[in-house]
Amino acid sequence: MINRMVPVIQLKDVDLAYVTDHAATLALQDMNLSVEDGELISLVGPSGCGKTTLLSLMAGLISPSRGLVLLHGKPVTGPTPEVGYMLQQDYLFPWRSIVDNVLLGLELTNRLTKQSAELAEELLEGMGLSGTAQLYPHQLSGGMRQRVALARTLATNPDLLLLDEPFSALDYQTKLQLEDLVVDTLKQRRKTGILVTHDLSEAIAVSDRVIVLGSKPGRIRSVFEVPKNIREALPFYAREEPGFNALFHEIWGELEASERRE
Ligand SMILES: Nc1ncnc2c1ncn2[C@@H]1O[C@H](COP(=O)(O)OP(=O)(O)OP(=O)(O)O)[C@@H](O)[C@H]1O
Repeated sequence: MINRMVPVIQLKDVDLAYVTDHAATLALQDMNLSVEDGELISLVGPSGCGKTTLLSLMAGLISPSRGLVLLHGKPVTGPTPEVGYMLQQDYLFPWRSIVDNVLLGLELTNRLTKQSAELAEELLEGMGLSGTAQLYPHQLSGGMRQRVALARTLATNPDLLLLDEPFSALDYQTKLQLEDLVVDTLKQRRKTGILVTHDLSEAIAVSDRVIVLGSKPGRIRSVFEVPKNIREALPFYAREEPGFNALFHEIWGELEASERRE
């Protein structure tokens, strides 16, 4: 049973150093972050500031060198079905049908049941992909494949979705459509999401909060709350809301300052 009062994910005084035989890189220093149930936040910042490293910590793929990463108040000890990961590339298996790709996570965690195929059909329908279950990835467009990847991520019913630039390989129109779909789906299912993006307008349009990271070592520089009117609009319309441009320029200034100080 999820306690909705406890943050979904929390980082407390986290450092992360990558150590090899020849060198050590302090990728993150003194990270403190708390993300509440149902929140969608974006991480933005210069290349190398540790965005992907942060997601890897939350996914349990790496462990902090110092500090704690807590999922629902408990230390993350490794990958768990409670956390879903969606990447820039869809990584669909070309030899598996669309429905079998959607069911992959359930299969790998031994959770396939008689109802799973029905669940996959429902998810595909929700993604506007009715009738594609028996097709193969090469028969779908890039945007459709990314929707399948989202359905696959949701099939295991994670509480937290880590979204590492999932829209960046798409053409502009498809990207806007998919942003709307992802935000709508996450809000309706009351999922918590963390988006890494290089597109500041996307970050503002999609999120409740935008976290600006600085680099060398990676750390939080500032946190911007997105005003209610922008938050409540779907991303496509959020960009036309009053206050959007002013917030864009404010965060842009912060990003430029962060890059100048490198
Ligand atoms: N496996 C690794 N071994 C050693 N150093 C690493 C490793 N992965 C990342 N780093 C270093 O850690 C720092 C943070 O990298 P990370 O990929 O998390 O940044 P990022 O903000 O996601 O970058 P980008 O926006 O370019 O994707 C960088 O200095 C990078 O070179």
